[in-house]
Amino acid sequence: MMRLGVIADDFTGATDIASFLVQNGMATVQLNGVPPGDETIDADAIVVSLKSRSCPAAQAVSDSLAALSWLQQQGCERFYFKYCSTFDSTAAGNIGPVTDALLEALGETQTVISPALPVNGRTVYQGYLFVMDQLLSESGMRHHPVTPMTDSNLLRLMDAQAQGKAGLIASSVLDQGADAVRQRLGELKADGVRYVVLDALHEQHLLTQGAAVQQMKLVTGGSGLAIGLARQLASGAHDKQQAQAAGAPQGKRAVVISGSCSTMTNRQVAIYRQQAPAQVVEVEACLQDPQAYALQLCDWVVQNADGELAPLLYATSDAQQLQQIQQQYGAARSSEAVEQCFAAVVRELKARDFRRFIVAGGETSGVVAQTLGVRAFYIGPVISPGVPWVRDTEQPISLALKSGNFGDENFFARAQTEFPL
Ligand SMILES: Nc1ncnc2c1ncn2[C@@H]1O[C@H](COP(=O)(O)OP(=O)(O)OP(=O)(O)O)[C@@H](O)[C@H]1O
Ligand SMILES: O=C(O)[C@@H](O)C(=O)CO
Repeated sequence: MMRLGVIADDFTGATDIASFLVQNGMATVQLNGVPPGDETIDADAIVVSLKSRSCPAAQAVSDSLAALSWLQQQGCERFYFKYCSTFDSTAAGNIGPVTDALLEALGETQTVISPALPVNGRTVYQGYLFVMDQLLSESGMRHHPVTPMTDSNLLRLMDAQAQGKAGLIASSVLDQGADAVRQRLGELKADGVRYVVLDALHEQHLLTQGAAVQQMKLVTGGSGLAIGLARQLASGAHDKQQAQAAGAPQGKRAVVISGSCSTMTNRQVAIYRQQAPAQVVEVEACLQDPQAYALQLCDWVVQNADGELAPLLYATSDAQQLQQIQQQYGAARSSEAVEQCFAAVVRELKARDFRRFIVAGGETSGVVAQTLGVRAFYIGPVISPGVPWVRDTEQPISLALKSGNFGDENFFARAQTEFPL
């Protein structure tokens, strides 16, 4: 069986794809960054999560190449560059430069671009990316604090970020099945097309994509293509229930941390505030006396941790508030201050025996997992599509790491009530 190596550009994105791989029959282990040693991982798929979505492009490239080379040493022969289903990227990259570097390192001249995840409302039609019924550039993503997306055309986005030529395989070809897609890939390759954007309107298109690209050394996309690819690569020998059991949540004391400003997280926070104790995290206080403020927030969490639902700390703001904050303190400075505050808070909460962390936002999740010293985890049962519970392989810590736009409105409460101790 072909071993799959996944390089994910953020934390919740990595957990998202790992969850779909497990659900579709591949035993999967997720690692936080490239491990320093040469331990051998026993799994059908290995997902390495990086923090390479919004860092400078050169760093994203070198981190991704280091992950590739480590995955090759692990015996992986197929590779998947996982980015966001909303194609989150800065003006200078990083999806284009990383894709180019991986192609070159693998000696390949073509790959696919497939961010679609229809179960979560991300579809691609004629190369345009939609979030539910809106174009990406007209969705809440246009106000993202770090990677605002103001263009929805994936071919144009690749043209702007990458070195080579972009082309399209439209949904009408996907409707004809995997052979038709494979043939079109060949024609586009002959025309020198390096990045082939794949339309997908529903899950059958993802299954067709998986069948058409199973021989490609490198594919790129959101987690949707992983459904199709895992169905092709999975051995079938692996017990899905058993694999998920290893990641079932444990640990009594829980906290909810929300650093995402997405439209969905704003709604989830608004609902949860009515159900559980909630405390806003003020940017100004984070900047003024970070250590003292973090301790104050921890004390509040501890005082409110004995109810039915875990206390919530949130920096989540709507687009208007966020714009105001960013004008006042600077976008990078304010988001860094919030991340550092959450880091200090979870460090202290771990010392005070908190064992379950429910976190909203990819960057925020990366910071939390890093601070908790989580190096690898088992993928557990699914709370919402793309968001499983996961459990540290070494410490008794459980995490639910939610991508900004994922989950239903009642996600924070469901993550607890549907998985009681
Ligand atoms: N009130 C705020 N003011 C300024 N920055 C904030 C505020 N709240 C959150 N942030 C920052 O915004 C960023 C949000 O990114 P994060 O990746 O955590 O969420 P997201 O982008 O919605 O999630 P995902 O990447 O999974 O889609 C973080 O760097 C966070 O620190
Ligand atoms: O693909 C997605 O939407 C998510 O897995 C993600 O990457 C958000 O950070």
